[in-house]
Amino acid sequence: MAVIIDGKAIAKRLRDAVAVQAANLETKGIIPGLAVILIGDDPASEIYVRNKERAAQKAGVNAQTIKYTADVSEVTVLMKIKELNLDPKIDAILVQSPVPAHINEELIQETIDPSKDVDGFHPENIGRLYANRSGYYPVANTPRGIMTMLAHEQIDLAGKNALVVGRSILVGRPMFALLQQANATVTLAHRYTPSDTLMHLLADADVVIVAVGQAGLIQGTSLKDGAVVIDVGINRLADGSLTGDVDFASAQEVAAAITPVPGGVGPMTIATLLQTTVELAAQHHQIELEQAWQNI
Ligand SMILES: Nc1nc(=O)c2c([nH]1)NC[C@@H]1CN(c3ccc(C(=O)N[C@@H](CCC(=O)O)C(=O)O)cc3)C=[N+]21
Ligand SMILES: [Mg+2]
Repeated sequence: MAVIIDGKAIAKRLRDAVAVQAANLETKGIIPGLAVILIGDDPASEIYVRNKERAAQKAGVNAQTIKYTADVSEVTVLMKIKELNLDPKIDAILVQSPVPAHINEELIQETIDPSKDVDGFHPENIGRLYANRSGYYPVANTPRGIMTMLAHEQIDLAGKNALVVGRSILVGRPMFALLQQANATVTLAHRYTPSDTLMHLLADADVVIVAVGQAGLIQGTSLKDGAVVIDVGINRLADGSLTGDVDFASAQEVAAAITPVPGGVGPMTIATLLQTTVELAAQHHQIELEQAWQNI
């Protein structure tokens, strides 16, 4: 039976470390500021914003949510972002994805100051990530949180076959970049990957990261014996409960380690968002975070 990776517990450790760093910054008169822009009423985004507000407050991060109805104009949102770019109290800006169809999400992402781009979606930051550039820049929080989880579980990636399923800007593509940086051999599968190809890739994958949004997509019988399975899916079932993209019961029989949904990747995303916010605040004030995130 697989080890269940306790994302909730690892996220708690990370949030405690964030609180220590935020308290350090506060002695220098700095309170990390996070602005979240939420447009419309996507249920997954609402869970995220609710959990984030609670976690930010506890960690000493000053979070504010700016809500717009789904019919808000693009220019209104762009003006708000430009205002936040200039606001010295704001270190981090996040625009919840998805945004309504009449709003150009690429333009939104490119309007956020790269030094306040807490999601790491600005092309400048994505370019740095893909080019393995040195120096500090923000990286998308879900894949970064997954790397923190894997490190906590002492899962060595060098030379391993890693399979990422789903190629979103939120998860799949930055995940690909981080895994190859950790010296895994990485394959990126997506909606055009034929199902028999996916089966072959799964049979050979030591680490599987699934971020598609389709309950039951991956069954235990498709996994390599002893695989590490990271489930990023958030699917709401008819009874209101949440489930991932992996059939947990059958996967647990085959995998060496697996993340649950809820209580796996989701809490890590939120803790990592706060981690990145504190890092951006330190950057803005030219402060080195000493021994920042050891022993998470
Ligand atoms: N710009 C942007 N950045 C994001 O990172 C982003 C986004 N937009 N849009 C929406 C998705 C979704 N997302 C979640 C993160 C954590 C939970 C989370 O806390 N999940 C709990 C659920 C707890 C519960 O409700 O039971 C868990 O998995 O345990 C959920 C959803 C971030 N996203
Ligand atoms: Mg996809």
